[in-house]
Amino acid sequence: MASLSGLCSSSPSLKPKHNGISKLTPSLREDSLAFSTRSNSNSKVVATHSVARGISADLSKTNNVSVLKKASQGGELEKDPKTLWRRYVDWLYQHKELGLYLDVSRIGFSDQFVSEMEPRFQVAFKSMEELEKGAIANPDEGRMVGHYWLRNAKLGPNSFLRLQIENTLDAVCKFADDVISGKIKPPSSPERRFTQILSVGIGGSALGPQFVAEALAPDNPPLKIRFIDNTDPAGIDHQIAQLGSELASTLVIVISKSGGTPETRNGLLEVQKAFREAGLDFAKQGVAITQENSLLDNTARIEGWVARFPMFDWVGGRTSEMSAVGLLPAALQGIDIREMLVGASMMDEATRSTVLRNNPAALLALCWYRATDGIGSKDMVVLPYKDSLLLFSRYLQQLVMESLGKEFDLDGNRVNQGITVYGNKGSTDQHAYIQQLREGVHNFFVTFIEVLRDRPPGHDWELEPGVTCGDYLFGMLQGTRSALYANDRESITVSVQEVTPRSVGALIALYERAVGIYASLININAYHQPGVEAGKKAAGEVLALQKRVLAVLNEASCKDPVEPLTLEQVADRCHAPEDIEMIYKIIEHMAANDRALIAEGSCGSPHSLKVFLGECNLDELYA
Ligand SMILES: O=P(O)(O)OC[C@H]1O[C@](O)(CO)[C@@H](O)[C@@H]1O
Repeated sequence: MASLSGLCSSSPSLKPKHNGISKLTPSLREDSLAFSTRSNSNSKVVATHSVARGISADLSKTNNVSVLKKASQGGELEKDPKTLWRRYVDWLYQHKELGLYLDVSRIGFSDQFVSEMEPRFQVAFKSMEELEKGAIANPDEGRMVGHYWLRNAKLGPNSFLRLQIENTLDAVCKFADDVISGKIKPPSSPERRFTQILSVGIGGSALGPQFVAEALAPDNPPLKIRFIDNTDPAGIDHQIAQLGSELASTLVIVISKSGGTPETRNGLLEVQKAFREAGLDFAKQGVAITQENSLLDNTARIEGWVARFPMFDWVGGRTSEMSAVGLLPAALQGIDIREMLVGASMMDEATRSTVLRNNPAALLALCWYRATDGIGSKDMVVLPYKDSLLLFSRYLQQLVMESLGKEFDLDGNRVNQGITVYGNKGSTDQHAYIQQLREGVHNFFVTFIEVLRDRPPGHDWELEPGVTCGDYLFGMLQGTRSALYANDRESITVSVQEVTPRSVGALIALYERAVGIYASLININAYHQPGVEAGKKAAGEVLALQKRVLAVLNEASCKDPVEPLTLEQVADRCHAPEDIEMIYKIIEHMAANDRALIAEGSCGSPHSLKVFLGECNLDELYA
């Protein structure tokens, strides 16, 4: 296990030495013919599908889709091995220092398509540059978008922000050092040091830490991590039960940018109850990561929790892995967080290139646009061939879908944009759904994530002559890529040497920038999530209705004799006859949890139901 002083207190320069981009000469002239069918179709789309900023967005989506459907039927993809090899070499992107490759040769764009897209990319590069300089890149919420500053504080738009970033990083490192060394310890654990982390948070306040823990935590980390990322009581009970007596040596990190997300609040209340029942003082083991002065921040301050770390207004949840949100849990697990930052910073440098073919994030955005017709017509299947990268697809799912899945573009046109992301890992998924990918509905493109090193040096062995276990994994990836392409299924391959803090940091930064560039290509705000509010509001309304149902049932249950009510009676007395279905669902849920009793009938036949409460609550009745 690496000591944290080696991980955190060293301060390697965050500035990459050079971006190490390979110099490849474009030479697709002869090949462009082979792709001309699709290219011509796409040029129509580029002409009519005017979503780039400054061009009026007259999105006749259905027409575009049907044009493109025609274009994608039939075997237009290049199949000649020699031409394909030339295309592979011509378009291969390599970041030498990071040891990262990007192969876009199995996406069927042509030179013509690239030229047609070039002006839009220049607009995208400009808007990314402005974003990095501190422009209000999230106009709806009037916020700057600064996750790129987190890995190179010098880029921050003012000295106050720069200092905030540096101080937070130092505070994270020092706190992690002190916890691991036992300087900060739990008050009543026989172990005299923290052994476990219980992270409470959801969405962007969970997915990054989960992905990084799975990818990078050593086999025996200084602190093991568990997550509560839902308001499922059974799931919460399970996590707490698994901790058992180690609850006394558990550091509870509550993460919420807003500090008011209900699921996270519920997780906190449940954990605090478990602490009370175990006779433990929660405040002595609680840490908050949240915006200054949020509800969570104020609670933690008033109750005197062990520590509080800031989440900045200008960092969105889904891009917060390199803030205290991701860095604190990672450092506590002994992961070299400065190396993660170096990897991200090097990738940021590379993805600032305004030369499309030298910019891996732009190449990804180009492929996404090409593969999905710029309207999300195909899904992105993410397949890392490495167990430790299992959660990358889940992490990307939020990053891509919450960023790109938008109803309106920046000019207020209804566009219903997005790209669906799913996937687990190879070769496991080969035995689950690759059958459909190869032969079934053609509604996706694949991103393979290849890790070149199979095992740490010195551990490999041949399980049959000349062949290792890792060779099988390699063969499965290559075989699937070829078999899919042979059936006109396109793919991208991202290759890294190893899964290290540096390569993971680089992967995160690569996709963050690709999302930013793609959002600019389709002229949407990638940094807000207005759609999530509708579900949250509706959930609030359900809970408000439940309170009315309870009051009505309580009144009837306090009568002597008790008056069991039909659904219609409950709905009438709630003055909500139009909500009868929801009232039925509320009663069904309460009955399943012994909070309402069924006097007659059953939930299977709603009209027969008569319900009452087991106990009459007089206080509530006269409240
Ligand atoms: O960090 P918070 O404020 O608790 O929010 C958690 C998640 O909820 C969302 O706001 C919406 O679901 C996500 O964008 C965010 O990552």
